Amino acid sequence: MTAPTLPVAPVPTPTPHSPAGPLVMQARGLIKRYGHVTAINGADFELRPGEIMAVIGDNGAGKSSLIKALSGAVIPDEGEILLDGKPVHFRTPSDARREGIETVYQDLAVAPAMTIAENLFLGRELYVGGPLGRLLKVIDRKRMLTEATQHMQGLQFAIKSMNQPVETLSGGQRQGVAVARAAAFARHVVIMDEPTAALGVREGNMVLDLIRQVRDKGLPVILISHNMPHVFEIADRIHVHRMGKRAALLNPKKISMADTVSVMTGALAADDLSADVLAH
Ligand SMILES: Nc1ncnc2c1ncn2[C@@H]1O[C@H](COP(=O)(O)OP(=O)(O)OP(=O)(O)O)[C@@H](O)[C@H]1O
Repeated sequence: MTAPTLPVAPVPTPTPHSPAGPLVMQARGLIKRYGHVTAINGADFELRPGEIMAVIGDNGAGKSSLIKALSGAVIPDEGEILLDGKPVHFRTPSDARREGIETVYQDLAVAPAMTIAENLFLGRELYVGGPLGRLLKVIDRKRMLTEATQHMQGLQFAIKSMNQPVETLSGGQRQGVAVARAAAFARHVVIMDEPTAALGVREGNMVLDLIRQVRDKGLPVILISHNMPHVFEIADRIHVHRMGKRAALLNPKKISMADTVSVMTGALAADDLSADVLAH
């Protein structure tokens, strides 16, 4: 078996977000109970190629539980998840990763003392070819550095040296490394849980740019965020989660931020909205 390598040219063909597009990922009627608490209560979800789908909802609405089910961290009690139209049954996050679903968690999964290049290949190191290299597991630093540089350039992520330890980077740059790593290995979907939460304005914008680059390379993105201006700036569609299920699918180009918050809090029901603000 050949060692995994950063897919410098992204695997999916860039597909513009199109209303008629097929679904990359879909969930139907998901349910997850913890004793008396029903964290996911018949949730539906869908994601098309090349789109950024924001998932928003009040605290405790069940966003994390939904995302955990989609990324294999939680096994739903009922319902089904489909990838490219085919049912999948994730038992662990590794199962989801094997299917090309990468998740960037809020608590940065980067190794501070390691370089950017090493972080990009963390757990998927490249080894020097040939029987001896493979036998002794000699890490191919040169190839990792070249491929990491190409990948970062492909995402237009400006970093002076890939040999810098991640601890020398700013918070936004670190988050950028985590996003770039997910984008490098995802073949289907990148899931991001509050990627801009801990960042200042400039750094947050930098990460938003990077997320757009990931989308524009053809990878659909699921973005959980409480930051409404960020959601409105970047999302193609908004999934509003409320009381464990999807309350509405909204078009950020048509609906106001105030009405979106009202749907989120339950002050407005999806049925009260005019059809043109709903996403299709
Ligand atoms: N492992 C668990 N055990 C028991 N209850 C849980 C567990 N995980 C989630 N819950 C409950 O399920 C409900 C939904 O939680 P979840 O974390 O999915 O919501 P959320 O929308 O992501 O919230 P937040 O925005 O605050 O992170 C909450 O009532 C929560 O307490």
